[in-house]
Amino acid sequence: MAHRALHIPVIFLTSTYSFSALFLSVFLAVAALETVNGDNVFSASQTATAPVAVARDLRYLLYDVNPPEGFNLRRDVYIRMASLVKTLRKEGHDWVLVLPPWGRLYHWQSPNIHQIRIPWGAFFSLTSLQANVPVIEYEEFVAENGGPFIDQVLVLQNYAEGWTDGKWEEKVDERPCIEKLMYSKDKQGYYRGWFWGYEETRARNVTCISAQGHASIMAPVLQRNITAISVMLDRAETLLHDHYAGKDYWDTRRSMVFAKHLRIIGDDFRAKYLNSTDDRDHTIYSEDWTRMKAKPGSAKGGSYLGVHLRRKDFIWGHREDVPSLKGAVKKMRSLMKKHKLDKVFVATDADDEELKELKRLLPDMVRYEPSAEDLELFKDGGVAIIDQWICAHARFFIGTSVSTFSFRIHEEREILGFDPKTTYNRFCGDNEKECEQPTHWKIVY
Ligand SMILES: C[C@@H]1O[C@H](OP(=O)(O)OP(=O)(O)OC[C@H]2O[C@@H](n3cnc4c(=O)[nH]c(N)nc43)[C@H](O)[C@@H]2O)[C@@H](O)[C@H](O)[C@@H]1O
Repeated sequence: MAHRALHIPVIFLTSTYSFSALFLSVFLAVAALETVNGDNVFSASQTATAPVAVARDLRYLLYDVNPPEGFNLRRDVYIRMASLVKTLRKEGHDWVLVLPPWGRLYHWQSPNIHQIRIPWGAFFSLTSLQANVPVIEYEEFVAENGGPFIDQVLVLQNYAEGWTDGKWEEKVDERPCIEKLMYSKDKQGYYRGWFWGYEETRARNVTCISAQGHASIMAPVLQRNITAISVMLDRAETLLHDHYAGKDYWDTRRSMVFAKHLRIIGDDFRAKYLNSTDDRDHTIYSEDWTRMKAKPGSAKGGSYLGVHLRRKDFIWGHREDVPSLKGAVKKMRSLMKKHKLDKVFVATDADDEELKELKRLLPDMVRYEPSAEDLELFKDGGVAIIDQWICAHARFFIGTSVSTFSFRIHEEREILGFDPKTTYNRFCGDNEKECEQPTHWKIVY
């Protein structure tokens, strides 16, 4: 599940390992171990079937995330993987990041729509992503690679023993798998697994790696210990950001431009129901993120309150800091009054029962409710983006504590040039004593 480590201050992640020590530990561990579930990583590239990369050949980094993790946490993991690929490329190696198709997400519960094997182009502008780091869709990888085979899967895990002596130390070692593997060997000796719903995909080898540290901790392992052409890091959320909210983080984040068809739907909705346009609200957007540098405070935003009200699993998962519906509506009303806003746009994952109650308490709220055709077309992920886009353009925004859905809205507003005071706000639990507000992360250009 999502862990707060995401937002651990960078200073906390100060590395205490040296690269030579890392190599030695990886080497010794690898030499000593015969993994329980897969071949030894060193031997992986030497099997008859696995092609061996020659120096400077193109290599592919694939990844996947723990199944229960949601859409916006996954967007965060993308930033970490992009950073790792940048590190590999800085060292002169031709790595390409393969975008893991979207699907089977726990929160995407709309019935009767096909929600697996969704390419990134359905949600994001690929040309924008590519202007940051070389990326390809999974199906392009299959075509380029000559088939649905991944040479090496590394299943990332923590260390069974936890932190030694209570001291944080960055390290990575090949270790026996702690949890039961989600891969099984078929008769031909290949590994089957989820692989984003591509049943024909196989892995040639699967190995567990204990990793504790930032994403680029994997660079030497990938570059020097493994010569396979395609390597997939499973449970990639185990790795932390190289430098949370630094320039590289923001470059990647800024490159995650929403797909144009979704932005258009959001813009049309703003114009039609919220009287909000970019010209009037000073939220001019440049398609080319490398040229987008709005002055902080320059965006005015539409004359409405934008709300992200996370419910469902958050109601019991965050009892302390998530308000009751009554409490949330009281806060919305007071914000509307304070900021002289006569409209409120609510993005929420509330279930039908809660929605009914919310409508009763706040009959004048505005929501984006897709038609069946639009839902089929945009999927739950596209609807989430449209909700986020509309919240991002509000004059004042309030979100939900520790929700990455709200965090991504904060970032979108930062990119658009809103005054941080109008962005970094969250609801407080009804009985929360110290209601700390979200941290302002300033863009580093
Ligand atoms: C408990 C944790 O919750 C974390 O959720 P959290 O950070 O809020 O945010 P997400 O990672 O986005 O996961 C929540 C998902 O719920 C849906 N959702 C939530 N709020 C809205 C909304 O206002 N509008 C629409 N259209 N959809 C919404 C959407 O599919 C979204 O991706 C997960 O990332 C973790 O993996 C874990 O499950």
